[in-house]
Amino acid sequence: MRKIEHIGIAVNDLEASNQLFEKLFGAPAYKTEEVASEGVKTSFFMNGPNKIELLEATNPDSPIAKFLAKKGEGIHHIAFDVADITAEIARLKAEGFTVLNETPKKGADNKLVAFLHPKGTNGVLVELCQEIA
Ligand SMILES: CC[C@@H](C(=O)O)C(=O)SCCNC(=O)CCNC(=O)[C@H](O)C(C)(C)COP(=O)(O)OP(=O)(O)OC[C@H]1O[C@@H](n2cnc3c(N)ncnc32)[C@H](O)[C@@H]1OP(=O)(O)O
Ligand SMILES: [Co+2]
Repeated sequence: MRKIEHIGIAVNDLEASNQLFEKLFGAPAYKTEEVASEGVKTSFFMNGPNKIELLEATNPDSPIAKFLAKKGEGIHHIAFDVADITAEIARLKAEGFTVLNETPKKGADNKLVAFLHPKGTNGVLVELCQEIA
């Protein structure tokens, strides 16, 4: 893993949170995107070298809807940039981590993504991200 790619924050109302984070960073979201397979609508902000992903649920079965119902708004996951997601999945599996999707899937912002179960990572949902060339 090379660096934090983004921090994902679960929000109830994406439009309201877009306005809030625009005030916080002094710049608007650079992208808004729906990822139907994850049941989310996302927007992305850059603050210096740091990237924040806001996530709103688009259906009640979405991981974000479940998280909001249990824990409320807040940090949902930390995503790490990897050069070779397939190799990283194999390495982490061999280390005993529970990989939630062994086949990388299409995420937002032109990335292939995979997740590790938070029960095996001290309660933090970890996302692996590889830029699609
Ligand atoms: C936009 C695309 C992409 C990107 O490109 O960046 C994204 O970021 S998508 C983000 C949304 N997608 C995901 O989160 C996919 C991976 N997540 C999952 O597969 C599931 O959410 C889960 C982690 C397997 C949990 O699902 P499930 O078991 O069905 O839900 P429960 O509500 O029953 O939770 C079980 C257990 O896990 C705890 N939990 C759930 N989510 C988190 C979390 N984000 N961080 C920490 N802990 C989490 C939950 O509290 C439960 O714990 P207990 O109550 O103690 O059992
Ligand atoms: Co993410």
